[in-house]
Amino acid sequence: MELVGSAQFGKREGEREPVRVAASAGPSSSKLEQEKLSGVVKGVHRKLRRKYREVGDFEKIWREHCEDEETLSEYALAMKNLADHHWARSCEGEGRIEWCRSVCQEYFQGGGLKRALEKDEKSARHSGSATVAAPHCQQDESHRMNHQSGKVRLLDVGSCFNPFLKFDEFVTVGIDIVPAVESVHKCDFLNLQLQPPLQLAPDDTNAFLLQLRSPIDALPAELFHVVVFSLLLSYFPSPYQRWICCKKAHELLALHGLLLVITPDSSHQNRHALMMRSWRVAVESLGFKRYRYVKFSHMHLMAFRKVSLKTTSDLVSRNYPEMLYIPQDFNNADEEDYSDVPVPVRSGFEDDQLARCFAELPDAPYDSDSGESQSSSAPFHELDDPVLLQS
Ligand SMILES: C[S@@+](CC[C@H](N)C(=O)[O-])C[C@H]1O[C@@H](n2cnc3c(N)ncnc32)[C@H](O)[C@@H]1O
Repeated sequence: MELVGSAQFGKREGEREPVRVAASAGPSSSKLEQEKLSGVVKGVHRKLRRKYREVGDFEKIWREHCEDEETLSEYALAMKNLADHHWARSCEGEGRIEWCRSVCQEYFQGGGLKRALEKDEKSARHSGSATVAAPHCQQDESHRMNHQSGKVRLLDVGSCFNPFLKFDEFVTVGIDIVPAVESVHKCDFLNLQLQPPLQLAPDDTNAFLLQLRSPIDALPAELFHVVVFSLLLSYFPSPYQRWICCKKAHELLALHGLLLVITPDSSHQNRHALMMRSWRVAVESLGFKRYRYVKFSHMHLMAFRKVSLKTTSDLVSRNYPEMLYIPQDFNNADEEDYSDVPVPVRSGFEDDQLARCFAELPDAPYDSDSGESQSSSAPFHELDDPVLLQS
């Protein structure tokens, strides 16, 4: 697949002028610019969804999308401009990256992993389950993940402008179908091939990551401590594509690694709580357990721990992929404005699934491990929101 090459780093001959931010722009023209840029991004999402509704074949429309260099490079430039000139001033825009960082610090360096393993062990003893590793194995695992190299190996999928590169505690690999900066590797995560796990010492594994070059077509399984999907999953028009991504993340993570999922929501606090519960059930079915959940004013932020190496084999037949829905999947009108979206129409099967989630889960945003609502205790609160995430 031929993707945009130099186009993402500058304008090529015959190329459309990208939307730019005027350096001397005052507050109102800056707002206008921001709306224009977010319009470019939303327009791409809308076009994909419209095509998916019309054609139905997500593989075909994805292939065509990845060949549409002009649209892709315009999107990448718009995202980069938003990040460089607008989100830097917005707490929520920057806040999602800081949230990811703080969850990783707490988990890997602050004893979160150790506490989570102790809890797994306690609940396994309580339920008489034999699926959780023996206590001494878990402690070994916690020790191994905490101390093996000092650096956390992080894969940022749909990285665009590589926001994690600036943090020293990570060995960061940013991948994107259209990188907006040179440090991000070209890669279509949907078509990434999985190889057998590396059998290397931690330092050698880090060295392996640092020598990776574009394009990346394959990666060894169980390679990363963290996989980040920041504003990635809602890009895809089909729930099945979101499912493929979560399944790949599970394969790429080491046992007890973290999957961080951030997804936009322009509506108020609990409007899409049902949707988020549905996502939780779907992701957990792959062998994850939710670790943290926070709602910013315009996005949901979730951390899942990989708690088992294997996933069950008949997952697709149980309709879990469909549970990774977003409101726009059900809305034929010009969407992305979540606030006017009617409640999604669900099948009887989904109603059953969701009824079961309701029976199993508490009402408030909930942390699987602490058993507490996270909405008030988290260090992050509702903050300013970038235009991309607003209606
Ligand atoms: C809304 S942007 C999010 C950028 C960044 N993660 C952030 O939080 O600001 C979504 C990004 O996902 C990328 N993307 C979409 N599908 C992808 C795929 N299959 N593989 C890799 N990247 C993908 C897009 O090119 C785009 O840069």
